[in-house]
Amino acid sequence: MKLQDGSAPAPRIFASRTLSGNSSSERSLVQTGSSGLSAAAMAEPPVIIWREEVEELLLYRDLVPLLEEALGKFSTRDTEEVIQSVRTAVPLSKHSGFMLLMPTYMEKDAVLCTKFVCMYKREEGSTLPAVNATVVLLDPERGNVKAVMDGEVITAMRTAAVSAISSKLLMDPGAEVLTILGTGTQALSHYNVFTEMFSFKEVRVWSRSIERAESFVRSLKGPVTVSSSVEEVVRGADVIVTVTRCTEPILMGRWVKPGAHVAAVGACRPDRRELDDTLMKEAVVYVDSREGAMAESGDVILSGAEIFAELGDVINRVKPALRNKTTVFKSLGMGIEDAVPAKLIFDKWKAKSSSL
Ligand SMILES: NC(=O)C1=CN([C@@H]2O[C@H](COP(=O)(O)OP(=O)(O)OC[C@H]3O[C@@H](n4cnc5c(N)ncnc54)[C@H](O)[C@@H]3O)[C@@H](O)[C@H]2O)C=CC1
Ligand SMILES: O=C(O)C1=NCCCC1
Repeated sequence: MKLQDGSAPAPRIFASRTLSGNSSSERSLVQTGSSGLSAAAMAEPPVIIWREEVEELLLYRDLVPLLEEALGKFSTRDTEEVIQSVRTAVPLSKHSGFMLLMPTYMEKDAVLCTKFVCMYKREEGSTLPAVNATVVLLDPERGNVKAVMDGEVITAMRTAAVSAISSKLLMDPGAEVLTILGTGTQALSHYNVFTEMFSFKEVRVWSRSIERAESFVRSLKGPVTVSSSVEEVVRGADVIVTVTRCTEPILMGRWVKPGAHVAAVGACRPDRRELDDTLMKEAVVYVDSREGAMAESGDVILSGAEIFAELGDVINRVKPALRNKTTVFKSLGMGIEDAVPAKLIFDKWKAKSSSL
C-alpha cells in the first residue's frame, strides 16, 4: 500500500469516526453500538499495517518454523486445527487476471484470516504488478476485522519460505548448486531465504533476457552466474526453483540431474505449465494441498502425474522424504500460509505499539 507520492504512510489506528462517519448521531451509534452494546463490549477498531512495517516485522527465522508446523496441521485435515477449502478464483477477463479469495480458520490458534490476491498476465516491460495482495485478519469470536495488511511482502516471503521447507526436507543434504528460473519478486524472496537457510557453493539465475538477469543479480549480495539458456543453468543443479509467469513448459526433465529437487512455484492455473511431462512423470511429486493441486496445477492435471504426498505428510512422518530420487514440490499457495504470518505480524505490531 502506497501513498500517491510513492511513500508508505505511517502505521495508524483508524479513528472510530473514520469507519462510522462524523455526525454526533453516527458517533453515538459507534459508542453504544447498533445492537446496544456498551463501549467496553465493542471491538477495537481495525489497524492497517503497511508494507514497510510488514517488512520490518516479518523475519524468515520466525516464519519458517511456524509455517512448517502449520503445513503439518493442514495435512492432518483436523477441522479443529485448520479449515481451508480450495480458494475461489474470480476471473478478471478484461484485465487478463484473476482475483483469488483465500479464507482460513485455525480454531485452536484462534486465527481467522483471508487474503485477496489478484494475479495478472503482464506484457513484458509493464510497470503494473503481476501479483497484488491484501491480507485481512479477523476476530473469530466477534467477526470484526482486527487488521488489514499489505499482502505483497507476506506473499513473497511465505511462498519462498515454503519452497525452502520443501528443499530442507527433499533435497540431497550435500546440495551445492541452486538455480533460479525467473528474476521477479518471487525470484528475489527465494534467493533471500535460500541463501539465509542453506550454504550453496554456486547460485545460477536464468531470465529470457540476459540484461534482466544481470540487472537482477546486481541487486543481490552474493556471487551469482547468469544465462539466458535454461538448459545451461539447470544441468548439474541440485535444487531448481521455477518462479516465472510462463504458460508453457520451460524446464525439461531431460536436463534435470537425477536426484535433484525442483520447487515449482509459477503456473498456478489449470492451463499453465512450467515443467514438462517427462519431469512430472519421472519425479516424485509433492504438493502443498492435494485438492489445490488437482484443481489448479496445469503441471499436475495436464501431465497426469501422480501426487505422492503433501509436504505436511512428510512433516507428520506419514509419508517419506525421498531425497535420493528426483523430486518436484508443486507449490500453489494456501490460505494457512498467509494466516500464520498475519498473526505473527499482528502480535508483533501490538507488542511494539503497546511499548511506545
Ligand atoms: N505458488 C505460490 O504460492 C505463488 C505463486 N506465484 C506465481 O509465481 C510466479 C512469479 O511471481 P512473481 O515473481 O510475483 O512475478 P513477477 O512478474 O515479479 O516475475 C515473473 C518472472 O517471470 C518472467 N516471465 C514472464 N513471462 C515469462 C514467460 N512467458 N516465460 C518465461 N519467463 C517469463 C519475468 O521476466 C519475471 O522474471 C507467477 O506465476 C505467480 O503467479 C506467486 C505468488 C505465490
Ligand atoms: O497463494 C498465492 O498467494 C498465489 N498463488 C498463485 C498465484 C498468485 C498468488
